[in-house]
Amino acid sequence: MKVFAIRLHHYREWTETLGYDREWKIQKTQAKLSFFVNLLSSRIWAFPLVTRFDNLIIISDGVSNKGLSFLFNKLKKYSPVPLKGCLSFGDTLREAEENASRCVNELSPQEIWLEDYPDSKVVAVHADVDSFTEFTESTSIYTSFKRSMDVMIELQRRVYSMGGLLQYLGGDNFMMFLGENQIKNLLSEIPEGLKMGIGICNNPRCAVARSTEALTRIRESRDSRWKLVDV
Ligand SMILES: Nc1nc2c(ncn2[C@@H]2O[C@H](COP(=O)(O)OP(=O)(O)OP(=O)(O)O)[C@@H](O)[C@H]2O)c(=O)[nH]1
Repeated sequence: MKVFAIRLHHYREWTETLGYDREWKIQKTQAKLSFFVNLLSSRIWAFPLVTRFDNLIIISDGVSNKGLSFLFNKLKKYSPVPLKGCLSFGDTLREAEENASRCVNELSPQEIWLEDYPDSKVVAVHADVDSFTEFTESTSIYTSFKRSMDVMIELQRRVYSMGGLLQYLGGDNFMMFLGENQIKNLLSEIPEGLKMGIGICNNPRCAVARSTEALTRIRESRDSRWKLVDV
């Protein structure tokens, strides 16, 4: 499985050049970078995990090296600091991102490292909390946000132990990526009040779209806590 890691070089040093009245500038910069990494990833059929904003993970199975090079070179224009980028491989996405992170540590600013690796099928799991709108209206905005963070911690713990990766999507939505051999394990213990749409495809954007389609099918029938779409 393939992951392209992008490091914003000396990001902390850049933040410190902004003075104390800087947090709003940092948040604005991170939102802009998140906008462009999502737009550019969609163009090459990849999917980004913005993680901590100063280091990005691009799910890259089924994505061409030409496409990753395009994304990296375009993204440079929107970063306040030089970038470093490395594509690596692993038996799990967690192993692939650990390898890509070690690789990017060794690169010079603006350097990109790409190699030819075999592609695996992409498995995306769109998890969503039941009746979150009702919960929000009967409690409060922040109480519902705290609930989504509690759910994220539980899902993160489980999918990480299976070698998978998770991104919070906003609202009560979470996207997980993991190996096909872990689907049964994940479904064996779906936390109460959650549903999971699973999408399988040959690239990340397609797999995510199918996972959202599967989630919609659950809402339409309400006859199961999970559904899978792979065509
Ligand atoms: N990122 C993302 N956010 C979504 C999506 N659909 C809904 N949301 C957000 O999630 C919040 C809750 O939406 P839903 O999950 O559809 O509402 P719900 O009340 O939980 O309804 P059910 O899930 O059908 O039980 C919305 O206010 C949006 O902020 C999606 O596909 N992706």
